[in-house]
Amino acid sequence: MTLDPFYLIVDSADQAARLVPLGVRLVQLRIKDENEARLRGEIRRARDICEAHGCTLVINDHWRLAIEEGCRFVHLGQEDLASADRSAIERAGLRLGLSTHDEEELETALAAGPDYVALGPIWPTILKTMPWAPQGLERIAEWKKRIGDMPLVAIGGLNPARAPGVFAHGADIACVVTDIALNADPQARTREWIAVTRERRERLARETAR
Ligand SMILES: Cc1ncc(COP(=O)(O)OP(=O)(O)O)c(N)n1
Ligand SMILES: Cc1nc(C(=O)O)sc1CCOP(=O)(O)O
Ligand SMILES: [Mg+2]
Repeated sequence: MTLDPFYLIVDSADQAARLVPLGVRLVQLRIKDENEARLRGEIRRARDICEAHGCTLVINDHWRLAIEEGCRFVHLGQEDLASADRSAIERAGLRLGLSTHDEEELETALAAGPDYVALGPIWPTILKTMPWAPQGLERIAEWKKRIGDMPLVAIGGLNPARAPGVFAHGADIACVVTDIALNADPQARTREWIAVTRERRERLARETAR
């Protein structure tokens, strides 16, 4: 499975419904603090939207619901990973993305055999408070050397102007939340992201076709 260079995080199926049809090919549903029934409903709807538009859906945190609802990809942080039933995830054939913020977390992540590794925050982020200082671009190059061919996701404070820099330093995928979620026109901004990642998308498609 080739993962798109533009990775959008949304906090609702409604937001997925507005943005995925624009041409988003990789989206994460990240919902915090919701009861199980509503979460399940959101996951089902996001799954159906993504299936209809050829978009890979990644469920953040809620791996049990992801399995129950027939989703194929989850993203877990280090604490999520520590408390997850890894064999249940493997039995279900779920693909796995993992967060990393320092060397020790990278070791833990690589030992789990993920489908991608995320590094963040590259720049300061306003989405949530984190104990890590911004990693900076050089850290991306360091991570890429360590993980080789495995896709590397850069996250934290990204915007279209910063995307070329993260790719130039070795990231395969640029992941974004607030630059789109808080934009006055999220649809126009999503189109900008698709445009700024087009060249990489087209190159990947050519390589896959070979
Ligand atoms: C692509 C990507 N990278 C990192 C995260 C953060 O995951 P985590 O550390 O578990 O924090 P929460 O997002 O669950 O608050 C992510 N979700 N996606
Ligand atoms: C959810 C999340 N995880 C991060 C990490 O470093 O693991 S940074 C982050 C927030 C990314 O949001 P924005 O694009 O708005 O900065
Ligand atoms: Mg998490």
